Amino acid sequence: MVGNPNAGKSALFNALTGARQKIANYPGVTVERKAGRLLLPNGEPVELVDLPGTYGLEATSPDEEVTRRVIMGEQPGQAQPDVLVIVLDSSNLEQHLVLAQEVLELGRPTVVALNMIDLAERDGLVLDPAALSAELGVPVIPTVAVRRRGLGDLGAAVAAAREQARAAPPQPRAHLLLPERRMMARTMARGAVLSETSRHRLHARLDRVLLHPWLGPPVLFALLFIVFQAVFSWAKPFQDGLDGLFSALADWLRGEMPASLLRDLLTDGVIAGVGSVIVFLPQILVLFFFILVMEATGYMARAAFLMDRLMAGVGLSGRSFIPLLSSFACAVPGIMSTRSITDPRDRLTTILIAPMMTCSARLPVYAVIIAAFIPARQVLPGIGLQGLVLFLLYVAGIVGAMVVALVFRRTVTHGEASGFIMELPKYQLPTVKDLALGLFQRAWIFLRRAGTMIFTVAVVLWLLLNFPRAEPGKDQVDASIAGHIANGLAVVVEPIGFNRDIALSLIPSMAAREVAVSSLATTYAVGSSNDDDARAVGLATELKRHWSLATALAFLAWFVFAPQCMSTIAVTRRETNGWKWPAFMLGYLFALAYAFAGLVYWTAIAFGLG
Ligand SMILES: Nc1nc2c(ncn2[C@@H]2O[C@H](COP(=O)(O)OP(=O)(O)OP(=O)(O)O)[C@@H](O)[C@H]2O)c(=O)[nH]1
Ligand SMILES: [Mg+2]
Repeated sequence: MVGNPNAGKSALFNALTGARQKIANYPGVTVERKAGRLLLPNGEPVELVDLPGTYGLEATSPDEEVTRRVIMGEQPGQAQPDVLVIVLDSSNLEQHLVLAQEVLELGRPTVVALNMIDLAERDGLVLDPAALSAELGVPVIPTVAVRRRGLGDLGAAVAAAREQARAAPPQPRAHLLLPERRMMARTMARGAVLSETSRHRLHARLDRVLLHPWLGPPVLFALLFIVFQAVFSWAKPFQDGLDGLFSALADWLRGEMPASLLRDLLTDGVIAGVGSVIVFLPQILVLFFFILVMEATGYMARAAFLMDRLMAGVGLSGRSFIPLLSSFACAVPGIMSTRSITDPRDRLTTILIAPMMTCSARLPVYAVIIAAFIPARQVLPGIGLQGLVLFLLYVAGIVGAMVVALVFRRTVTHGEASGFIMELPKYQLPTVKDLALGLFQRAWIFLRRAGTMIFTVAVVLWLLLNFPRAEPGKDQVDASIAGHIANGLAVVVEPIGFNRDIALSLIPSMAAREVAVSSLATTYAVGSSNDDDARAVGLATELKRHWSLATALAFLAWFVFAPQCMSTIAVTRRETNGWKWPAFMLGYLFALAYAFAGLVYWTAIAFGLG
């Protein structure tokens, strides 16, 4: 499947193979090739390969290079494709036919999918696939990937193209220069239009506001602000429900099982640890609901356009915006999507600052501290203080990233901002099915992490916290192996206001940030089970009992920068081919985290918040 970015290749690939590749309404979503199985109508199984979108076969970025190599049969471990399926956006034919001609010049067996005809019709375009087919000299099949229309015909055309190629292999065609191809594309696109009525007006008017240099940014800002308010207010009842469920479960176990280490392991290790993270599922889902809606509607690409000027100010381009924006979900796909950035230094800078975007794993950490220490009151009608603090934490990450980018562009990744051209996708309403599927996938990723990594860490930590046993009347945590290690580390982090319990949580949360929450929950559960009425009082109460407000704020500040995520380090190593840059990333981010947490702590102390 080849085509321009955002033509609907992955949507078509998913519809044909039943795969669940990410699709979104902006260019540059797919950055790797992905294979799936398709059963042709004649019963023949074939391997279908989804490719990153490209503007031409002379690759300028790492993702386009993948596409070029696969098409040319130069990709190791991948035979040259028998049939190429060119995917065109019908509502954008003139643009997309430029690449189509270049691909057709190769003279490979080819079928064209005239995708998104529903959007063309919506905009008042009626197309003539037969005329286009005559012009291009290959079959043209109208499709609507998201409504599964035309799939059977496309499969049949692919089967036929294979048959035909066996009988008489097609020959390479005459090579045109880019300006000639552009002219041809215009002529062919005009020839394929049967009728056209202009119905773009509503969308044009929308863009006039959303892309306006003065109106656009406040709208974007307001939108993001609403998202963070919603993360707290919408999710609250569900979160309280889950919280109640886990404490009821722990209480029930305490009643049913005789006092034993196994019971403590289940209640203090597993339920307190894993449960303390799972309760944030509703918040994660609210956040992703907004992200998915912005991705599907086409607003995300507008946001990138708006941010281009700001990004240029720090030596980056709007191209870096989408990788950075994806990093709000998780830095791993964010860093992967930098493959669509052409300039290697641009790309490296973007990789280095991506971990500063507030990923969803930080949400549990922020939310637990905010819920415990920031009063749930309104600063202005409709504006809650908790949501405001959360918003400010996100802003701190963004500002930090911009400042760092500015510094790096003058030092380690020296260079100028490069130009940025991006096609703006059409506005679309998200389909309920795609939204539901997207949310389900996010929920599944989150719960799987809780069930595997967080579970394992919780159990290991519980063991390290319980052995060796303390003498009666002594603090179990202090006596334990984990306690000894933490007391050592505490010396280093005391200057920034961290206590032993925080030091203790920092080590396991190198695995992932949300582990900080489960570690604190387990530590306090183990610490409090010394009391005979071993009723857990809840993490929030324990935090308030052991931490000052200044410490809590410093802890929040730490997590704005701290690079505590193994997967991010691993993907940085892979994408930069070595340990140099991940090591650099770890070093500068820890230094920043330490400095910022210290700054916040001592400022808070100065204001009497100790
Ligand atoms: N209305 C309509 N929308 C479509 C159709 N096909 C794809 N889309 C939407 O178009 C957007 C882009 O689809 P993708 O499949 O991600 O596009 P792609 O070609 O894989 O893009 P890259 O991976 O960036 O190269 C998504 O929002 C899809 O839901 C279609 O036939 N009709
Ligand atoms: Mg794709």
